Parts: sequence; structure tokens; C-alpha cells
Amino acid sequence: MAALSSFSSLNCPTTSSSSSSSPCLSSRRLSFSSSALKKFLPKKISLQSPRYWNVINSQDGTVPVTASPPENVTSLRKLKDELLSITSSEEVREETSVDIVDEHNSTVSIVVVGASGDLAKKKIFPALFALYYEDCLPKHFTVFGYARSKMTDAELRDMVSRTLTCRIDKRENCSEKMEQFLKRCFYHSGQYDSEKNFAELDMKLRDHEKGRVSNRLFYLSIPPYIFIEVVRCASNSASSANGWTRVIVEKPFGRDSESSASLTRDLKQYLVEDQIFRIDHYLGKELVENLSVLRFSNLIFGPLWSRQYIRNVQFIFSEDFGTEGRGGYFDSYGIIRDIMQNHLLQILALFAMETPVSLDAEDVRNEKVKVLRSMKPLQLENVVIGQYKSHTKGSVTYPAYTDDNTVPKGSLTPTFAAAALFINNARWDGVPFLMKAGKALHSKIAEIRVQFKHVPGSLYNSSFGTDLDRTTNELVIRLQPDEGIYLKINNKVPGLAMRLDQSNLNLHYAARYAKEIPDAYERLLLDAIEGERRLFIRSDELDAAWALFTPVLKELEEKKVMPELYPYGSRGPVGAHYLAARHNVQWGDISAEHPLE
Ligand SMILES: NC(=O)C1=CN([C@@H]2O[C@H](COP(=O)(O)OP(=O)(O)OC[C@H]3O[C@@H](n4cnc5c(N)ncnc54)[C@H](OP(=O)(O)O)[C@@H]3O)[C@@H](O)[C@H]2O)C=CC1
Ligand SMILES: O=C1O[C@H](COP(=O)(O)O)[C@@H](O)[C@H](O)[C@H]1O
Repeated sequence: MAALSSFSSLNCPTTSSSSSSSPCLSSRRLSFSSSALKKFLPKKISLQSPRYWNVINSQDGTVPVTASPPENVTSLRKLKDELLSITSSEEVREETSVDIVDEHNSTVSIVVVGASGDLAKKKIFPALFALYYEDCLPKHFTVFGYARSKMTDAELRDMVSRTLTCRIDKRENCSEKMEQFLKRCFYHSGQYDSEKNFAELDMKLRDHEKGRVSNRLFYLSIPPYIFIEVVRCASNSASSANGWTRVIVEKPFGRDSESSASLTRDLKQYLVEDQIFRIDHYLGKELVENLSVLRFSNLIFGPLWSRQYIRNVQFIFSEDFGTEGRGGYFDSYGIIRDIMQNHLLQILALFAMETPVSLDAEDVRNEKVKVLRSMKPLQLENVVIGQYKSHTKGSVTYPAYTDDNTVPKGSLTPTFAAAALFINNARWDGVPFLMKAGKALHSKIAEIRVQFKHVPGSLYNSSFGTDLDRTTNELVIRLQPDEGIYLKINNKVPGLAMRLDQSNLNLHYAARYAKEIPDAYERLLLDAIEGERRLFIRSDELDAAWALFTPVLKELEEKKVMPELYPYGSRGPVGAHYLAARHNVQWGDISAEHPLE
């Protein structure tokens, strides 16, 4: 057990400044026994990332084993010796080849294309800083902003600095860290279709890479119709000569099956699938990441997770603001493409998938795609759409969707949709999976609700009155805000009488965990840097997601179906309730409750 003990309380001397509690390590560390290590050692071990060891099995794909180096090891060379010393078998030692990409000799350049835009400012630069602050970025890294706007490095730094914050649970050396981070940020102004401008960027990147192995990550934070031009230019003029080149592609990935397939085809003229990281930021959210942990590491949920006990599942997304400022983009997509086809459907796939063979990206994505391909075609009768209208409350008048100057008058684009979906497989046959997504509603919330069946022959039915639906167990996973998981159970009200009520078993994150929850973009950027693909969308998943929604989207558009109008700030169109009722479901978010408080 020597290996287990030497690898189980480890530090990370390989990040830019070492910290004994670096979250990038602790969240991913896996202890393994010396016998397990011996099993892997004969195979080729590649220490691709200083903190992420990929043990590559040439026959069966990649078996990821994460670990961090022992405290007393200060260089990767020593780490290699340490690794080899763990096994006593000479034969094993001779067969073992350890490729070390020495972090002293490699660098990562992160190019944010569209650096002047909303997403870059709001999410990407702050997430990169948070990773830096947590010592999660490699020792040598550079951040480059690229866009058409004219800006100096100093102006970019000034723009970026306005959005940076430190973890509220830490805050040590905050301004010092910000300054260090900003010194690593640079800007290059160029056109998106100019290979010459990308070649200039390449020169600047080379200057910063200083002859080290160069790894490059391009984040396409730009409108989708310029994706391909950028990928062409980056690929032809600015891809890495001796390391990896990866591209994070933001949604929307097309607007239907055909355009999505054509986007993938075009991307693949310049990139192979492994270089394409299609981001769905909901997969980076803490409670979405926790979904598999909840299901597969707790014995109690496994047996309940099927049509035998689950009556329906609800995926609810609601925002209490309209499309303010993004109406131009939104009007050609609508809420089904903006939220349902990607964020909610991805969560559904994770919720409903079978246990994957391992947590390896391909194993997880294989299971998700099976769910998506098993889904019953979505019928128009199982979809309700809505659009918000103006509403006056007190002295404030909230605008209608079509009051937005960037929205064409008379637009039929839905800002709300509800849908009932079904999975045609043995586990889920007949269980309604309801989705509801809307803008300008009464609250901002995203949650998964699992409603269980009635207790058969319950001794206590008479204590509840006539509405047995009020007594069913419900598991609620609140993705945001105020993350938490709670289970509604029936309980005896203390006292001499036999009176029952429904109460919550609560896991309220703010009360249970002192740590601030990282933003989804932090997790996803880190994964992309490390080549971890589990939380990114593979092309066959994308095809299956579009295959489900494209026919109904076409029908809505061809038939010019009128969305049901709902007042800004309301609970959405009543049609959503009729839809649920037709499937014998009541939306769980309707009763005004604050169970986590
Ligand atoms: N903003 C958000 O919250 C979210 C955004 N996304 C996706 O991320 C990507 C970026 O979003 P966001 O930052 O909001 O986008 P922006 O509209 O802010 O565009 C980003 C940058 O792209 C350039 N740009 C904008 N319009 C054009 C155009 N017509 N032709 C050429 N260049 C243009 C601009 O830079 P310059 O003029 O300096 O070249 C702009 O600063 C999009 O694909 C979006 O769908 C996904 C989820 C959420
Ligand atoms: O992808 C999108 O997501 C945001 C909501 O993201 P959240 O992390 O703030 O919940 C949504 O506002 C936007 O319309 C959509 O494009």
C-alpha cells in the first residue's frame, strides 16, 4: 500500500505558484493502490498535464487516472523516477515508458476570439482569472484577446480588470494576483477572415512561447456565422507547430439538423473531432456535474431511478428578465433552440442515461447519445409556445418582447416553451419528461424535479385528504440560484394527534459548504486546457439532439403557430398547465415555496 499512502495527501508543485489546497487537484485526485498502479505501469504513461496523468491503454482507449505529485517531488523528472521506483518488478520497469511533457518546456496560449464582446467580458476573462487565482493554470500561459475593435494591450487589460473578482471565501492577495494575471493578457486586433492577421497573431504568440512546446486554445466567442472563417484562418495561420491546437465553439451549433451538420462538416475541413470542444455551459454547473454522483454513488437512488417508481421528471428554466440587448440573436433562434435543445436536453440525457462503463468521456457520451437516440419523436401537440407581452406593475412598465428595437414587429419567436418528451426504452417507457423554459417570467431559477409515484395501499391516505398528488415524494435538484437538493417526504406533525405534513430533507449548499461554487466556465475552460472532453458535446450527440427538435421547429415555423402571450413577470402561458395536465402532471415549481431558506 506504499503507493496509496504516498499519493493520497499530495500537493501541486507544478502550477504557477504552489498551494497546498489547490482546488484543481483536490477535486480530481484519485488515490490508487500499488497493485492498480502496477497494472497501469506497463502501458504507456503520458503526463500530458502537470496535474493530470493519462494512462494510455493502446488497445482500449484512454484510462484516465488523476493524481498529483508527492510533496517532496519538485520536478517532473524526479516524479518519473518516483513513479518507477514504486514498482519493484524489473520487468515492469523495463516495459514502462513515461512521456513527460515537462511544464517548464511547454506553454498554453488561450486566444479569446471576440474579446471585445459580451461573453468574453462577462464570463471568459473572469473564469480564466479565477483559474489563475486558484493556481489551476499551467505555469506558462498567455491570454490573447482577438477582435476587430482597435485596442492596445493596456486597454484590453483595463476592460478585463473591470470584471475580475476574487473568491469571496479567500480574497488573499487579490489585487496582487489580478495584476499578475493582467500582465499575462495581450490583445491583437484583426479581421475574422484574414489569414494575414492570424499570421501576425501567430508571430506574437511565438514571441511569448519562447521556443517552448506550444499548445493553443482558441475560444470562439463570436457570432456563429463567422466561426468557419475564423477556424480556417486560425488553422492555416496560427495553429501550433509542435503542440496541440483546440477550439472551443460556442452555441448555437446551427439552427436545425441540416445547418448543424453543415457546420460540423465545415469545421472538419480544418479540425478533427478531437480538436472541437462544443461548449454547453450548463454541463459545467456544479449541480449538473453532481447529478451522476448523486445517482451512481448513493445506493438509495439507483433502485428508484426508473418507470417503476418515478412518475414524471421536470426540467425547469426560468429567467426574470427578457431578451434585453440580445433580441437580434434571439429572434432567429427562440427559446427552444436557445435553452431546450441544448441545456435542458443535455441534463435530461445525464439524468436518464444508464451507468457508463467508466467516467471516461467516451463512455459517458456513449450513454448520453443512447438516451437521445431512444427518444420518441416530439409531436407538435406536446409543445406549447409563448411570448411575453408588456406588463405594468405599480409605476413600472415592463416591455413586450416585440418592443425591443432589434426584434422585427410581429415576430412569432417563442420566448417561452413547454414540451412533453418520452424515452422509448425499458427504463423510461411511458414516463413524461417535461421541459419548461422561459424569459421574462416571475423568477430566475433552474431546477430538476423528480416526482415519484403514490405509495400503494398507503396506511395514511385518510390522513391526507383527497389530493394524493400532494403527498408524493419529490426530489428537487436546484441548479441555480442558491444551489441545493431536497427531498419532500411525508412526516408526522409532532403532537398527540396523527396529523401528517410534507417536509423537506435539505441539502442547502450555502449552509453545508463554505466554499464559493465555481462558475461553469471555469470548469469547462480547465477541461479544455487539459483535453478532458466529458463535458463537451460530441457530434453524434448534437445530431441526435437536433433530430429530436428539428421536425417540430419546422412545423411551428411553417404553420406560423402563434405563441400564447403572457405578461412580463408572470408564470407563463396557461397552456403549459394544460399540457402537463394531459400527462397527469402538475408543475412542481408552481407553489410559492422557499424550501432552502
Ligand atoms: N453573451 C452570452 O451571455 C452568451 C453568448 N453565447 C454565444 O457566445 C458567442 C459570443 O456571444 P457575445 O459575446 O454575446 O456576442 P457579441 O455580439 O458581443 O459578439 C462578440 C464580438 O464579436 C464581434 N462581432 C459582433 N457582431 C459581429 C458581426 N456581425 N460581424 C463580425 N463580428 C462581429 C464583435 O467584436 P469586434 O467588433 O470587436 O470584432 C463582438 O465584440 C455567440 O456565439 C453567442 O451565441 C452563448 C451563451 C451565452
Ligand atoms: O445559453 C444561454 O444561457 C443563458 C442563461 O445562462 P445562466 O448560466 O445565466 O443560467 C441565457 O440567458 C441565454 O439566453 C442563453 O443563450
